[in-house]
Amino acid sequence: MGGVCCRPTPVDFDGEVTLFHFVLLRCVGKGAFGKVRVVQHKQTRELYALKYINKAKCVKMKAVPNVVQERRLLEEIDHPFVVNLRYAFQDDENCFFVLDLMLGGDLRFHLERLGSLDEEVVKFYVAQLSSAVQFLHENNIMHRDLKPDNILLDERGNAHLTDFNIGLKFSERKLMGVAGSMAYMAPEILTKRGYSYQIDWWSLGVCAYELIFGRRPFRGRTNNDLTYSITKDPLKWPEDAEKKCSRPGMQVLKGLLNRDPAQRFGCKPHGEGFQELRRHPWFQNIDWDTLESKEQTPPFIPDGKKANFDASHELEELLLEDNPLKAKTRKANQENFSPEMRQMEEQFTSYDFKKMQRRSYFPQNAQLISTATATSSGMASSRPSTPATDLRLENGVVINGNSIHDADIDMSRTDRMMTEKDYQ
Ligand SMILES: Nc1ncnc2c1ncn2[C@@H]1O[C@H](COP(=O)(O)OP(=O)(O)OP(=O)(O)O)[C@@H](O)[C@H]1O
Repeated sequence: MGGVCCRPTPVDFDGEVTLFHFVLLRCVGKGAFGKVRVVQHKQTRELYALKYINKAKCVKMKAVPNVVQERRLLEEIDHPFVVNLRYAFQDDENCFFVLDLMLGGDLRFHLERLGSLDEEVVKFYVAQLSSAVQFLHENNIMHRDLKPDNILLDERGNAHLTDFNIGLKFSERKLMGVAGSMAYMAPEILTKRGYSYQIDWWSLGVCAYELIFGRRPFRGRTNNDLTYSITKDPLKWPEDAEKKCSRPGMQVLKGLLNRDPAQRFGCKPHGEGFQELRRHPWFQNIDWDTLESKEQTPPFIPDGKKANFDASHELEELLLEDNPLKAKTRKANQENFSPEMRQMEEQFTSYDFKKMQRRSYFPQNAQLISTATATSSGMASSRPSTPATDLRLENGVVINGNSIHDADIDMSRTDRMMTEKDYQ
């Protein structure tokens, strides 16, 4: 009798993906709404990163549209230098993103430990990340939050862009909403004259400068000081700059940190900017043809024996978490849902990369975007029957069949990203 309660719940791998499909392993990170931990798929034995977001907290912080937007954007993306989505699902408490696992830690972690990184290492990351940024822009996706915290290394040392929480589909029309982490924001965001995809190239320039020199190019003690510095201060080099960076390297940094988006490196339309960047003498020793297939040996290999993340997350989970993550069968009674909870329920749809083709939720590229791992038979029932379902944003804008390109998200929530650290 007593044995019945201990019998493991049988797992239906043919059904929709749930937390029961995974073995929960160690905690590796903490985000604004939830945690990140290593998981293993019980059937394939593959390891992944599970990012889970508490739904109640998300509703309280008015972040439902961002989470839905991130889920939708991630389905469109599949690139060697992006932390790609593999599965998505929800239970009564959490929304789950199952992502490529990056065991090498984030670049903020390494920067804090090393003080600065070797120019050759940074060049390698800039090459990989430019390829990711170019891919996103070709697909009309702006990241808007490129910073060392959002660049993760795999165990071999390849750089990957993550966190599409404030990512956005863009069109010809310029955006006005102030979003991102202030220290990495392009001047055109702060001057509120309207901006577009070029802002990601600026942020890449700030990251590269910070990684090479161990300090940011523009600084200020207050928001106003930082805004002034980003929009007006001439670009200065540290006194020992020549010891840390070659002349071609400085040319690329200067090119990325050009205040004029039209002149900025990487920004010429139709991929011309990216081609120009690839041809720059700084990248002479980068073999662009084999870069994306990850055939090259990265110049910095993270220490595989040590944890490349803050181990306090794990301790916190063990000692302080009063509601540890556990797979539970759903019993949601949708009648009592608030509109936000219902929105999350309906729009954070399941995704399984083994069974489904990636496709766009956004009208201008609603066609299937990748057939790499898909089998046509496995479409899950939770997938909406039309490519774009309405997504109501905080500012009341409804993203539907026509308006996504023109919509900007009210980023009032994103001041959480402008932490003290960002002003220094
Ligand atoms: N795919 C991954 N593989 C390994 N570790 C990861 C992965 N994704 C995130 N992490 C770790 O977990 C930490 C928190 O990630 P998460 O994306 O939740 O935080 P965040 O940047 O605050 O996100 P958000 O802004 O969405 O709250 C990261 O700093 C990183 O160290």
